[in-house]
Amino acid sequence: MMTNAVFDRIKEQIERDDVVLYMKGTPVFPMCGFSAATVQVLGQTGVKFQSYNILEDMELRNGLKEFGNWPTFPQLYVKGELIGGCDIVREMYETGELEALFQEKGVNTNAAVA
Ligand SMILES: N[C@@H](CCC(=O)N[C@@H](CS)C(=O)NCC(=O)O)C(=O)O
Repeated sequence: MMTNAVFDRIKEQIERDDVVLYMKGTPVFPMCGFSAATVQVLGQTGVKFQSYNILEDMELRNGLKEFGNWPTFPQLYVKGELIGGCDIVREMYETGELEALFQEKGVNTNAAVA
């Protein structure tokens, strides 16, 4: 059973940083191709993002699936809102929607990876 504690933790995390990536591994050492591809796309946009390695935190891993009703990783949150996983992020980047979203939400795209 999922406790409210993990939901509270997720809410704090997605409110603390404008762009949050829940992934397998870290941006420097991704542990899955989908996470690696998403890090690469975010890097291309120049956006500053916070990441959390869900492989090190089973409670967070399970909590996120329920919180966002999204069963896989990576999961990208922008300003507290779930955008999607690797396929969606990649597609949005290709169509220009991702950068448009960052602009619309006032997210800084001139910074190095956090
Ligand atoms: N189509 C997905 C691919 C991601 C995916 O299939 N992730 C799997 C394997 S890495 C996953 O997170 N499974 C659930 C888990 O490992 O907890 C996307 O666009 O993000």
